[in-house]
Amino acid sequence: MHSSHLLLEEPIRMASILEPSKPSFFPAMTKIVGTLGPKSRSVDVISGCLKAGMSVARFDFSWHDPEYHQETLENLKAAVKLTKKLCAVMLDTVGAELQVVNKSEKAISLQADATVILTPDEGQEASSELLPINFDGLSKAVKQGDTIFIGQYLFTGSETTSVWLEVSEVKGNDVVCVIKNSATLAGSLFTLHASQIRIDLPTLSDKDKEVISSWGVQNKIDFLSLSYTRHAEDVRHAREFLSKLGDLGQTQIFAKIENIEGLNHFDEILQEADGIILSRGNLGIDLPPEKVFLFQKAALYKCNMAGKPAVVTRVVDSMTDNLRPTRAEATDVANAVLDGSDAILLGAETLRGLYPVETISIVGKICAEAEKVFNQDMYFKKTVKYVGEPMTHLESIASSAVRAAIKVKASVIICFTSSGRAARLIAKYRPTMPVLSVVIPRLKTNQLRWSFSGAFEARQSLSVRGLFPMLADPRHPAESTSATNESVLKVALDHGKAAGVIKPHDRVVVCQKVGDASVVKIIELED
Ligand SMILES: Nc1ncnc2c1ncn2[C@@H]1O[C@H](COP(=O)(O)OP(=O)(O)O)[C@@H](O)[C@H]1O
Ligand SMILES: C=C(OP(=O)(O)O)C(=O)O
Ligand SMILES: [K+]
Ligand SMILES: [Mg+2]
Repeated sequence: MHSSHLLLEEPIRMASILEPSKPSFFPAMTKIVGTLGPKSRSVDVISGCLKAGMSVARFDFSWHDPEYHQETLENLKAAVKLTKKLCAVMLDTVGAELQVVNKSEKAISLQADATVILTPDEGQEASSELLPINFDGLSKAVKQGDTIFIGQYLFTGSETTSVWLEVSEVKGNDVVCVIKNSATLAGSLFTLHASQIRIDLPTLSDKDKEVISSWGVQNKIDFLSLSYTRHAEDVRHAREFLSKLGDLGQTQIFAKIENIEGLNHFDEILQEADGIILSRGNLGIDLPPEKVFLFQKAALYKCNMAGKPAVVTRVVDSMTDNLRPTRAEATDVANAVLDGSDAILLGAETLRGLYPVETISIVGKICAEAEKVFNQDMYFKKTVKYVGEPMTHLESIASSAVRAAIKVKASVIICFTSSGRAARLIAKYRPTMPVLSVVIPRLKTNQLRWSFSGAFEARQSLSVRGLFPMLADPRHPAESTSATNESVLKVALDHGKAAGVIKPHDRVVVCQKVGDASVVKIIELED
């Protein structure tokens, strides 16, 4: 990964582009979040996804019931055991999502230039003339000329399975629309996006709360993907809700920025959230096309400087039915990495696509290539400048560890951590080599029972670019005596060697506490 570094800012020997990449243990430093569904829920396919590099599994509760998702999750657990690859669990909420209900599941054919009525009467049958929706406030929110998109996987501009409507008239609670493109809507449920319109629905719906308190608690979800986050208050509210649900006090909240309202409150949302999902599916149609890249670059910069993971969605739509991405898609994935994203989120591609495993594999390969030309030096300087002086001790330790690792061409950085904070800070400086975060469990109590911390912290690092967790044995107490430090370090080195990331004579940078002092040390391995 870190060998053969090219710089795009300098002339590249053209023939070097064709040189095949050396195989490496980790498919990429950039993480892949896969949405699991109909085409990706058997132990077999999930195992394939894990081996191809998926490290976070997303369960989208807009679709299917908790029992269905539980079955998938049980298969994920079996696949994790089988492949020995860790995977975090992300629960994706429904939130303020407008939905069209198609009870009969008969395909609905819509013709360009014809009209169709959106009605809040959910008892009605969906047809080419009438589409029942789950929200009675739409007629008050929109006006003539507004744009609405409906589909299972919102409008890409080149498909015939989602439709673009223009509001022609509001009649009582109904909204009459002109159809702009011919399309066939197939399935039992479609989402509806009214461009640049405020939808007066709560960000955490009652159904979401019910699912989080049952399915979420039962499965100790690592991440809550908070759909349609529009204000910092949405995140605070979700945090307060989680804090009352036992273990879920440790669940990280990833705010999904899906519309202009979220974009306008981006800075305050970033302060409250643990991570950000750039939900380009919705946002990509809420924004004028020529502005999408600008949002992406600005948002990723802010996330990077805040040291919070950023996830980019909707990269290879066409791979839902094809084995190869389009040229534009392939380039887009690489650019997301160069722009600084931590992870790529796959939606329809893994959920209902024909090639979930191949998609993950190709996206991982593109990410790995882009990482090789990521200008770490420039990024490092930018980050140090942004942080300013005086730095906190830990920030200074973390940045020094990365600097040292690059200078001595270390093969990995090993970071001891309990809360995960130190490892995240190292990752913030985007080292060119993987960071093994050795999570040391801590004994903790909630007044009812004693338990070990660490599992959440380890799995949560699976969303951060460059971080690869290892949970230490709870018999290694968190109190750092030099004897335990040494024995855990030996375990970590053995783990790295067995995995093939560390080889004889490699240099390794270690970040740990010795007594009261945080230290960065460089060790040179024997054989
Ligand atoms: N159990 C441990 N043993 C040795 N060093 C540790 C341990 N936990 C954290 N460190 C080191 O302590 C410093 C603070 O790290 P941080 O992740 O903030 O710790 P904490 O988990 O206590 O919040 C870092 O240098 C980190 O490598
Ligand atoms: C990922 C997105 O949303 P959803 O949860 O609807 O797939 C998106 O809008 O990009
Ligand atoms: K959703
Ligand atoms: Mg969305």
